[in-house]
Amino acid sequence: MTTQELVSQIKKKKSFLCIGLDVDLEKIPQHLLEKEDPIFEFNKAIIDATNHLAVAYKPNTAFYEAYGIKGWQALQKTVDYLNKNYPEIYTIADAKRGDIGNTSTRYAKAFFEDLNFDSITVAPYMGKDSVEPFLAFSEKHTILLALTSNEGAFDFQTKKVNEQELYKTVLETSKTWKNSENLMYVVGATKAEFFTEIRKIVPKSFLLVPGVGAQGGNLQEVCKYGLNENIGLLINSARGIIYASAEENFAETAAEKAVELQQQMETIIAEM
Ligand SMILES: O=C(O)c1cc(=O)[nH]c(=O)n1[C@@H]1O[C@H](COP(=O)(O)O)[C@@H](O)[C@H]1O
Repeated sequence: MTTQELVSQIKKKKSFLCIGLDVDLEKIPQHLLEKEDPIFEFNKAIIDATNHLAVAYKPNTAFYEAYGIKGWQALQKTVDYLNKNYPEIYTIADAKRGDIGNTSTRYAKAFFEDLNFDSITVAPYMGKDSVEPFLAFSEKHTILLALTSNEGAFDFQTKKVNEQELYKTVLETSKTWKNSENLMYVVGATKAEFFTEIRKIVPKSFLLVPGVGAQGGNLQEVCKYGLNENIGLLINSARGIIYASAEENFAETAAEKAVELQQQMETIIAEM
């Protein structure tokens, strides 16, 4: 999907919500465990109930890999279901990959060609030749970890190397890579005070912002400093939406949580 198609969808739905599909069999409604593929049934119900409120879905692959072959099949079925039934929806494989070039090419093929995701999260630590194989795919986005939502972000990302914080070097250097127009960046919602600095370096890029909901990030704060003329933000919430209820009506309750965020987004867009 092109960036322009994503922007059009955001404007149409008045939403820049991304729902995290991080499925844990211990947290989903227990009646689903009787089904042949409980992970997929859970995702399908959440997607059917929330697709008009969200512009993107982000399964984190760890939650699927943890269940072996069945988990991987459920991931494939989920992305196929989205692509077939809701082709306007933007899909993100949260896989945090990145390796020597030769290996990154295989990761890129796995997620962009075989699974047919629109984008993948990638770690910048191994540098240019580990990221460019992902960038080589047109109409696909590579979402580079810039400043993550967790406490450990302060271990390396905010440390100065040659008098500049490492996350800033990641942003600046990545702009020089081939096909860098295919980049987006991860910035945690828990780091709202950093958005002004980040926007100075990447004013036009889309930022994937996890950490609203269960991790305590604040939507209004993030938007105050992070919005650009194309919105430029995808706000992700997983647990805060998908596990709002473990009762039979879990999908409706998830939709109620999604509406709360979407309505706040609609207000923010109207005030721009
Ligand atoms: O790349 C990510 O999406 C990500 C980056 C980051 O800095 N922090 C972060 O929480 N995430 C992911 O975003 C999701 C957050 O889920 P909730 O905290 O349940 O909303 C998880 O899948 C995390 O792995």
